[in-house]
Amino acid sequence: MYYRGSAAAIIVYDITKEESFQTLKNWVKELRQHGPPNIVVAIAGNKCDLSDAREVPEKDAKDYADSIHAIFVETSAKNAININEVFIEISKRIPVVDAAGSTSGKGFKLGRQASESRRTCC
Ligand SMILES: Nc1nc2c(ncn2[C@@H]2O[C@H](COP(=O)(O)OP(=O)(O)OP(=O)(O)O)[C@@H](O)[C@H]2O)c(=O)[nH]1
Repeated sequence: MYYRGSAAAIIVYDITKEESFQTLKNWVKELRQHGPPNIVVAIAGNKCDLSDAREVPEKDAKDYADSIHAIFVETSAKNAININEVFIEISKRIPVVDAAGSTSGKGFKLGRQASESRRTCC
């Protein structure tokens, strides 16, 4: 219920915990099976500030991300590394809304009401 209708999902694992990377793969399967068909998936390997305790090689994660056409980035929420970049990359892949305000014909334009003189204050 959390990702129904979502345009993008960021799945985060902990680079210092191999188990979290395996769990991430289950979330990818879940999204592919039950998520919106064109959902943009980003994989974030968090805690890159703790590279001394790394259990998941960056290349393995990058190769996996490439294999499922996902964005990949290593982040540190603690040190604010690559956090903005994830959102920027996602925004580049989400379809642009055209000048008419719609990508699928489902949009609508906001405008002034026909008669402002009807407004009353109480
Ligand atoms: N060093 C480091 N610690 C982090 C980073 N991000 C989160 N943490 C720490 O990791 C711990 C878990 O962070 P949470 O935000 O609770 O993440 P979570 O996924 O809910 O983790 P769990 O509660 O263990 O499931 C906290 O102690 C955070 O301070 C990071 O980028 N670097």
